[in-house]
Amino acid sequence: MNEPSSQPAIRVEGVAKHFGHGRAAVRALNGVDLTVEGGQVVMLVGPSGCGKTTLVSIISGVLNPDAGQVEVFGTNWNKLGEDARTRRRGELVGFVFQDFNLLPTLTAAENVMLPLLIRNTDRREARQRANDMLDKVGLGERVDALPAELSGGMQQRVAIARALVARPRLVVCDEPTASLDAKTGQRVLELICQASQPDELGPRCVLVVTHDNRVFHFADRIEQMEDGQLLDAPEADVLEHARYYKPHEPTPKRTEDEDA
Ligand SMILES: Nc1ncnc2c1ncn2[C@@H]1O[C@H](COP(=O)(O)OP(=O)(O)OP(=O)(O)O)[C@@H](O)[C@H]1O
Repeated sequence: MNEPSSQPAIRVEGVAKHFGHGRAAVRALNGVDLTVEGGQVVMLVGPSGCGKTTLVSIISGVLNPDAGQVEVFGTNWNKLGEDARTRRRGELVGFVFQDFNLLPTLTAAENVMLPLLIRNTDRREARQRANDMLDKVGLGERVDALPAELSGGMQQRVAIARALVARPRLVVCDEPTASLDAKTGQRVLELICQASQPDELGPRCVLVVTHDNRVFHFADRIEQMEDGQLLDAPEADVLEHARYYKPHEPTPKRTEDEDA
């Protein structure tokens, strides 16, 4: 029997997904296998439309695959009904969506408080933790602003604060630096990566979809997608960026040396 600590953070087996019907059908994922251990920051890279968002949405339990299995810290989304799945997703996963998904009538702090309130955290404590997290992403002065009063980059940071505040086991970020300048992007990625460190409740991990090669050096591992499938190993230009920015550590798990 598996010890809880030996359980992978993410296990994806044979996942396939298509959208649409007939001649308009698009095959977004075509048999994806992926195992991620706790404690890792994994970056998912690849050209636009190759299936990255679809894969992380399925891993997060937001979207159902047509075929295959997904487990996150031992939870198999397929085996849960809709209510149980929503509840479990709230406990396990913090998600930063590409379009931020902030509630427009709530302030920055109120948006960030939501995952805590869902977990029945006392309102005053939730407010304090939301303010602290907004401070960490550089928005300590804007806690009472509505999303419409914030720039795109600020809204993105609110979304990141909301994903991190309840210390979920799995943090999934879809293009978290897309609206940020280089310096803020680095700062925010540092914060996101801290979410891969284990805490008193056990291991955690981080999955980041990105086109931004300036942040590849934060990855413990890089997975490259093409046409709905993961490549056996990232291509040289991807590894070059990872190595350039983090020369002292062998960032990718699979190098030619290891394969030899
Ligand atoms: N809801 C949907 N309805 C129809 N087609 C979709 C839907 N979602 C994704 N697709 C299609 O599935 C394929 C994979 O899309 P996906 O968004 O996963 O790619 P991606 O790699 O994340 O792209 P990007 O980097 O541009 O976000 C694309 O051809 C896309 O047009």
